[in-house]
Amino acid sequence: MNTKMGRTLQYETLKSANYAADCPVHLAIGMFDGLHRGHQLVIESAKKAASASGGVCGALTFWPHPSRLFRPDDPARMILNPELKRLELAKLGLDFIVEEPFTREFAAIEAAQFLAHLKSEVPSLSSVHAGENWRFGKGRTGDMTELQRQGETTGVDVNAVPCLDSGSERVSSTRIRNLLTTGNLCEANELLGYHYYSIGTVTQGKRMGRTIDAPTLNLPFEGDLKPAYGVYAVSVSDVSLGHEYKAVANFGLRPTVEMTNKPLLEAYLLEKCPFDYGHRLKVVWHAFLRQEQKFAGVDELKRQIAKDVEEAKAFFGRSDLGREGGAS
Ligand SMILES: Cc1cc2nc3c(=O)[nH]c(=O)nc-3n(C[C@H](O)[C@H](O)[C@H](O)COP(=O)(O)O)c2cc1C
Ligand SMILES: Nc1ncnc2c1ncn2[C@@H]1O[C@H](COP(=O)(O)OP(=O)(O)O)[C@@H](O)[C@H]1O
Repeated sequence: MNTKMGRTLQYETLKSANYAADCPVHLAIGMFDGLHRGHQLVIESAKKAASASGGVCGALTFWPHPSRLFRPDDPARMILNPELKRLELAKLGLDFIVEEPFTREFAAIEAAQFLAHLKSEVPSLSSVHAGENWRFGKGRTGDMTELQRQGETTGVDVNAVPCLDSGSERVSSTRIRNLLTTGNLCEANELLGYHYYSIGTVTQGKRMGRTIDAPTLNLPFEGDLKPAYGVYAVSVSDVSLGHEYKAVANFGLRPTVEMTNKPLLEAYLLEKCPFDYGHRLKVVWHAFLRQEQKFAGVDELKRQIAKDVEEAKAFFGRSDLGREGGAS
């Protein structure tokens, strides 16, 4: 089965990527969690190869993350859930995306057989592209030097894309996860190459926000990796419409008024709010302002929220978003 996002086709398995038998296929391969600037270079490499040869380019990515299989008690938390990863991949102008199920069977493919396996699934495979440190095959024993050796015998061009560094450290999904969970949002955004964002549907809360002059759009958090609990300058838009509204949001468990077990993202718009319960919204996270706190009472919380609002306004005043008069 395949579906379409813009011009990008989506396949559930590599085998079902049914391009014409004689059409050269160029594949970027990886987990691509976060689709950060390093990942974007790998995708670029596949796109360039495709435009040079007249073939098609696709991304072969996997779900779930291998750690779900091998370390179920402590899996890596994903920056992008499958919905967001699909959205980000589709923006990169690929012809197709494959979200191959990462099963025990797939994990058991011997490293020495890896490229032959891909070629048997896609006979017109012309080139593969992955980061120079990418590892594959049973026990992750295969590396890019090994893949290049296999490329010589299978007639597939293998491109090891040099890892991207930032501040003398490699750009990686793990590094970005750590930055997000420690409140270093600006650096995370820099490494991602776009602003971290989340999507959620507005639900009803305790209807207390309006009584403390800060009505909020309550958005249960749908992500896997949880950024640091705290207050953020964000912008909010309808998922399918463009205009972004500047806002200040709290992400956390609301210890002052209740202690929820699931984190909530609550956004107070700094301008007139056109949204209501049931709206599906995109929230772009721009800056971390402070950690979430347990206040002695609602009055103290209310005073702090007023300061947060001022700080968010000051942030937007300094940022490009403020100068453009919008957040798009
Ligand atoms: C800018 C902002 C900052 C907030 N900071 C905190 C906080 O530090 N601690 C906390 O317990 N709740 C915090 N909250 C959440 C409030 O407790 C919550 O929005 C309020 O109780 C209204 O809840 P309701 O939407 O269920 O009516 C914050 C909310 C906003 C909008
Ligand atoms: N500036 C604003 N920012 C966010 N929501 C607003 C704003 N002005 C009005 N609203 C509306 O108020 C509602 C939230 O009010 P609130 O008292 O916090 O109730 P709840 O606890 O159900 O979220 C939002 O769903 C939204 O429709």
